Parts: sequence; structure tokens; C-alpha cells
Amino acid sequence: MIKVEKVTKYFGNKAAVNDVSFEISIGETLVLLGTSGSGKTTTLRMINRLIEADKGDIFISNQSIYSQSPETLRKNIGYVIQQVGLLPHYTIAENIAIVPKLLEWKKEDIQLRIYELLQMFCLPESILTYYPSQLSGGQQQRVGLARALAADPPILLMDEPFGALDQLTRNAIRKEFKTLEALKNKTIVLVTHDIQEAFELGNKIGIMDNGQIQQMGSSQELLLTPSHDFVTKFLSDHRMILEMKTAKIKEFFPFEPVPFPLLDQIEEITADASLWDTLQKITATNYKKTSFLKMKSDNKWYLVDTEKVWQKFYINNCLGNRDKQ
Ligand SMILES: Nc1ncnc2c1ncn2[C@@H]1O[C@H](COP(=O)(O)OP(=O)(O)OP(=O)(O)O)[C@@H](O)[C@H]1O
Repeated sequence: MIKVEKVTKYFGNKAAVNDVSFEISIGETLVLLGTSGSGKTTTLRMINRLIEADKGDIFISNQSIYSQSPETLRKNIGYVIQQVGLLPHYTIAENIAIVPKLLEWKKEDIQLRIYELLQMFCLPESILTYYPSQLSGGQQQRVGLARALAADPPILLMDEPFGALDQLTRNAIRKEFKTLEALKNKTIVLVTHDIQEAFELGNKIGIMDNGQIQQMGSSQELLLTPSHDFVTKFLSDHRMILEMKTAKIKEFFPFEPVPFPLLDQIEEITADASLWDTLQKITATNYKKTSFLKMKSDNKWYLVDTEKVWQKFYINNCLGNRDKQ
């Protein structure tokens, strides 16, 4: 879907992005993660030609982005930035309608789409006549996302989209973001320096340093087979929590099946849920040593012994990794 081929960008004599290549398939989310100044934003902005590359080429659906005008290109690419970028003198309705209007949609269709997006992002109708400054940060961020999705573009570029929010709002919006049906088939490139955000949202993560992608892979690949010392060091402070977010609860089977669970200790969960999400679910409702999980995969109840889960996690991850280092 998106192919970036040996792309370089200089500012003065310095290469901000140096010979970067990667590919993303339809429906994948690639997160560019890295230190400040490593070239993440420059890479992202070259995809919608807000920054022009000096060398290399970028293809979307096998067509070079340089074979079309930047304006045509951007009509098919949603763009979300940390500062949200809502136009201050436009109402919320006008802000959301910008791209559909550019695409000359009918007035009624734009109206319908606006209401659909309000529902999708849990925003009240009353804000439609407000100006951006009258909204909270979290609401502005939701409107920014709604605006980017208004014309249902196949590609979404996001630059620190949750960066301006406090931690609680950030976590909540991130959770919504993960489950949004409207994002399921989108090809997304997201820039962040938040390691946990990257591991939560990315199918693929590209770790950038000094204008280059040091390693690109799934969260498991980065954690278990880092290809550079930089990658190991970059992730080291967060290692434990990342491994809990990467490990899936199904890896901790077999649990004991039970015919009937105790009703005050039940949680429904999918087999693909992470260990982190599962334990959070269990401990949020009842901090007990055992809990019952109903696996959505086979619809049976299992008794989960969290102590055993911890032991297995420790043996699999902590001991295994230490052996490798
Ligand atoms: N317009 C510009 N003019 C000159 N130098 C620039 C410009 N934009 C970026 N740079 C430089 O290019 C390098 C990469 O910047 P970029 O914004 O891509 O990094 P980043 O990884 O997104 O950083 P951050 O996480 O801090 O936003 C930095 O050294 C930056 O100072």
C-alpha cells in the first residue's frame, strides 16, 4: 500500500532522514518511534508531500506520489497532528467538513457524515456551532480525528496525535482508537516518542535514530531479537511492561476448565488479549489470587490462577531474556 524507497531529506548539510526504506500493507499500522530529532516527523511529512524528499521515491498503491499534485494526493490521506490544527475561525461543523467540501460532496451528505462522526467519537451535537477554543483538549483531539476521517481516506498519517493530552485522557482516547471500527481497514503511519503507545497501537514499529530506521518489526521481534544495541537500550526501561503487553493470555494455557464460575469473579476476554489487559481486567474488579475467564474463542469458563501466570511469565520472559543478553 505504502512503499518508501531509499528516501533522504537534507536540511542544510545535515540529513534529517537518511536512506530510509519500508513498506506497509493495507490495514497495517506502522508506528515510527524514536528519540527527539531522529527524523520521524520528516519521514511522515514526506508521505503527504508537506516536505519534499531530496532523494528516493514513495509509492502509494504502486503509484509514485510525485506523479500527482500534492493537493490531489492529500485528498486521500487524513492527517492528524499534536496541535490538532483545527482552524480557529471555523466552527466545529465547518472544521469537520473541510475535505468533503473540497471533494464537492452534496450538502446533505456532508451533514449526514458529520452526525455519523459525532456518534463515532462520542461528541455532543451541541458543539457543532462552537469554535475550537470552546472545547476541551480531549474534545479537540476527537474533532481532529473526526476531521481526518471525514472523507473516509484509506490512509491516515498521525503525528503525536495524543501528545497534548493529560495521561488519563490520553489512555482513554488511545483505547477508543484501538477499537474504532472506522479505523480497522485504514493504513496508518503514526509518529510517537511514547514507547508504550507504540507497542499498543503498532502492528509494526520502526525505531528511528539519527535519521535512520534502526530496526523495523513487530513488538515481539523488537523485544526478543533486537538487531542493534540502540534498540535494546531504547526499550530497556520499559521492558517488563512491554513484554506483558506483548504476551497473549492464550500463551499461559492450560488453565483449568470449570463448569460454573463464581458469579462475582467473572470476566470475559478473548484468547488474543494481552497478559497486561487480562490482569488489568481481573485486578480492576476484584484483586484476588484467582479469577474466572470466559474465553470468547471457545465459550468455556476457565479458572485463572494469576500466581501461576506470573511464574510462567517470569520463566518465559525474564529468565529467557537474561540468558540472551
Ligand atoms: N524545517 C527544518 N529546517 C531545518 N532543520 C529541520 C527542519 N525540520 C526538521 N529539522 C531537523 O531535522 C531533524 C529531524 O527532525 P524531525 O522533526 O523529523 O525529528 P523527530 O524525530 O520528529 O523529532 P521530535 O520527536 O522532537 O518531533 C532534527 O535535527 C531537526 O532539527
